[in-house]
Amino acid sequence: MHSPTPELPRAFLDKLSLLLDEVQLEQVLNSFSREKPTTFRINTLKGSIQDTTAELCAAQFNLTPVPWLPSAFHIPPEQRRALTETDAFYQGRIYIQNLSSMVAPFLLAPQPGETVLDLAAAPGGKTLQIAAMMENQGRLSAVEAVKNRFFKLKANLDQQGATMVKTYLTDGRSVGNKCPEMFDRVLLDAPCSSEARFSLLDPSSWEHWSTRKVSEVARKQKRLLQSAFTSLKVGGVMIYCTCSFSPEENEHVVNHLLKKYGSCVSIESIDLPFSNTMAGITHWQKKTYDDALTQCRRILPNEIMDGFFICKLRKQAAC
Ligand SMILES: C[S@@+](CC[C@H](N)C(=O)[O-])C[C@H]1O[C@@H](n2cnc3c(N)ncnc32)[C@H](O)[C@@H]1O
Repeated sequence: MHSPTPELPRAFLDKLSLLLDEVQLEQVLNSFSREKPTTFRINTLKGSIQDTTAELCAAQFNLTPVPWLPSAFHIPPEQRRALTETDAFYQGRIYIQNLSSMVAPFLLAPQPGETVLDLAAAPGGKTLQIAAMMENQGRLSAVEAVKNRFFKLKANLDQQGATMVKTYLTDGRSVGNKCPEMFDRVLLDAPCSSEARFSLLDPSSWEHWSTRKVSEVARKQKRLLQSAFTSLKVGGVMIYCTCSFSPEENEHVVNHLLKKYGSCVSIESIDLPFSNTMAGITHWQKKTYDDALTQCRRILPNEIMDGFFICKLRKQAAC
């Protein structure tokens, strides 16, 4: 039996218990009340991994490396505050970011010299990771529609030395038609209900949630995904991800794209280097989705990672 969580909306808990088995449900509900270690990435645009880890170890931080991402580390939660007071933090040589957020750029695998789009970019954690992977070489466009978030994005890019990034304050839904088949790789880290970030320590994280909000944001996600797909070159790769558990924001959105573009789009299999995952579903509340949706993955939150949904798509032909 999982521990009672009466504060969370009943409709949310009901949906979650339809989606997950007992063990997974307990794990997810526990994650909402747990303080996680702080994960961060060393910004290789501003310093080497070796130098920055040596500096942090000398300052008595207990760094644990992330085996599948050489630039990522975590420290115990009680050291978080001290980390935000280091020179490395002020000088933009590290970036604090949940480990699940680092998975999307890792799977997108951008290369130096390519043309890449981040369609919903602020505050820029994933844009920065992509710029570092591209070694500031090539073209990286970052789009954000909300003004104050756009300026936060720009400030983060400046501070972290991501000089290659061109920023655009505009609605991502219009980008596909303005820039058709322009990008080798596209990331859509879509605006979502943020269910996987609920924290019982912070009621504001869930107090605006409703099934109506989920439906509203799902409509926007469909249009953003379509725009992202239109902007992708033939043969190009795209990552769609959210920090929501809801199938309405995940499988349903991707299924809509598959139905619209048929054989022009395919879902690629994903090899994740950790086991707290679950395959995408093909049935949800009287709806049936394409079998290919089983290639998507949910990252189930655990003692270190937040929850996430992730899908890798390829444009197979012009359409
Ligand atoms: C999940 S957050 C992105 C987080 C970011 N990728 C990161 O790693 O730091 C989604 C972002 O999409 C923005 N957004 C919402 N509607 C949008 C739209 N129509 N076009 C572009 N961005 C939008 C939100 O303001 C928000 O900053």
